[in-house]
Amino acid sequence: MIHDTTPDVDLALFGALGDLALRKLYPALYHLDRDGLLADGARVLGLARQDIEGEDFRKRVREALKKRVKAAVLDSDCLERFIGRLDYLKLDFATVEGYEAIRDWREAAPDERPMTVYLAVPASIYGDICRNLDASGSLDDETRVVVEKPIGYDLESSKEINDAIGSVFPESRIYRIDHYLGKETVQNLIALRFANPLFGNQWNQNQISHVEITVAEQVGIEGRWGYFDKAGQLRDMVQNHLLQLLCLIAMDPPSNLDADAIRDEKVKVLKALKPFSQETIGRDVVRGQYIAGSINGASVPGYLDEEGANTDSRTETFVAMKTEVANWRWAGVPFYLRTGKRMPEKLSQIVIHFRQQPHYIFDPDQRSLASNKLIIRLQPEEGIALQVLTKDGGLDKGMRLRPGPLHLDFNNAFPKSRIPDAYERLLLEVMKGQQYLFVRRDEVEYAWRWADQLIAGWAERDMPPRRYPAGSWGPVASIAMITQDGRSWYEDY
Ligand SMILES: NC(=O)C1=CN([C@@H]2O[C@H](COP(=O)(O)OP(=O)(O)OC[C@H]3O[C@@H](n4cnc5c(N)ncnc54)[C@H](OP(=O)(O)O)[C@@H]3O)[C@@H](O)[C@H]2O)C=CC1
Ligand SMILES: O=C1O[C@H](COP(=O)(O)O)[C@@H](O)[C@H](O)[C@H]1O
Repeated sequence: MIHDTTPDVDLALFGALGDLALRKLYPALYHLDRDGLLADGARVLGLARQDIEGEDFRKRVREALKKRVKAAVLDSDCLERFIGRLDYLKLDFATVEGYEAIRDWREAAPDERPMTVYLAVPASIYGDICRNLDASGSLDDETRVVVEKPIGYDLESSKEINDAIGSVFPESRIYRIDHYLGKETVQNLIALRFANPLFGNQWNQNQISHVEITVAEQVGIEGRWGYFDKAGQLRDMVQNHLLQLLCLIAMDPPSNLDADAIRDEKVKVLKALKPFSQETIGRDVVRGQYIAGSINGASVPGYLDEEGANTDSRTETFVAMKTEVANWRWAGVPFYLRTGKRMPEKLSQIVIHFRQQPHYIFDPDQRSLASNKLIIRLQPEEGIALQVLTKDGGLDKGMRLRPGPLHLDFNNAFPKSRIPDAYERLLLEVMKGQQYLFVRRDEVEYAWRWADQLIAGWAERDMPPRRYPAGSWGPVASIAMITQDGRSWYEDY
């Protein structure tokens, strides 16, 4: 089926044998190819330092695809067509020798086409790669570069990395990935908020009492101790994914759908995030670290017993917090954020709690029920539910209220369309040259500024993280944190 095919484009993939490439990028490219969204002439050059031949490389990618792509959509003709697009170049990314082979690969294309460079490598070598590409004459005025998160470790290191990329590429050709922006429901947030007057007119502190954002992961460290222990959940998940979700909920309507119009509004939200004081850190923020426990009936080790662990580590694997966007739209509306590893299930959802009616006429015992909630579910299934109150059915119930969802489950509502993985959408947008799902430099830097002051506050307090058993919803203190405001984390759907 042919949709809106991209122009002939070449993709140079650095880190072509790494975890991200094998697990996410080839499957995403395969699906684009299968759906007719890769142009006939599109080519992919895999770059890595392993000394293997092109045929071995193609074999590795074929195996990865057989493992990762659902059998029902793994069509052998498509698979071989996709594999036929792949070439391999052994290269040490840190030195300029060998880069001219990229220029030669481009020159061997049957026609002139733009190149996208994807850096699926640690951010510490982004600068080297950009400079070497430039010095070897492999770039032109249309080349785009895609970079992965995390961009640095704090504001200062992110500036260094952004400066290094920016010394070669202008901002208009830099695509900073936050894969949460590629998720179907996240995009739907924009449609929901700005296409539906029903919500658009209610979206402020007069009508909304509070907002919850939960990103619970069932996985632990997945063999990434070296990276994760230096980062922690705040840098790994909050500074980027949760703040992006918060921005999409809190931003003012952009004047159009242009990348900069949207990103300007997100930046205003990041600037308006209230900084923490020592008092609010103690009261409104909970850091946790998992200890041994069980998930789905299977025992799992604690964080300090994970492979490669340093047993003194105080790195947090869980964070919950209450924050606020200090502006006219949101003044006084708490945003409760929570994310952690080794939680009972994989669950990402946003819950908008609307205020109660000013005058209440039903059973006083049911008063706490009497508000609407909008539940935006990102994972595992994607959908939107609006919880409304109706009369409980039956002759014997009198005027009893019953909360129930008006439910839009995307899999059921649109059964014929497969919900694409975030990386499919993001790769497609890069190839089309559209930046609105990518993060601009100032967004990254304002997010770091906010995260840095919280991390500095933690360091000053010098407190160990609170323990929580793997398979639980985090430290008990994270429940107490929201209960102190007379609220609770939303559990139903
Ligand atoms: N994996 C994931 O799920 C996610 C990853 N990311 C980001 O994506 C990027 C890639 O991550 P990931 O795939 O996990 O990392 P990996 O370490 O699995 O892959 C990186 C690849 O780059 C290669 N490489 C590193 N330095 C050089 C060099 N100087 N010359 C040649 N090759 C080099 C490595 O080669 P070798 O194997 O020989 O060392 C490896 O194959 C990182 O920035 C990460 O933060 C972001 C979100 C999720
Ligand atoms: O960026 C990251 O995201 C994953 C979670 O992504 P999801 O799409 O599965 O929700 C997280 O596990 C990882 O630590 C982090 O680096």
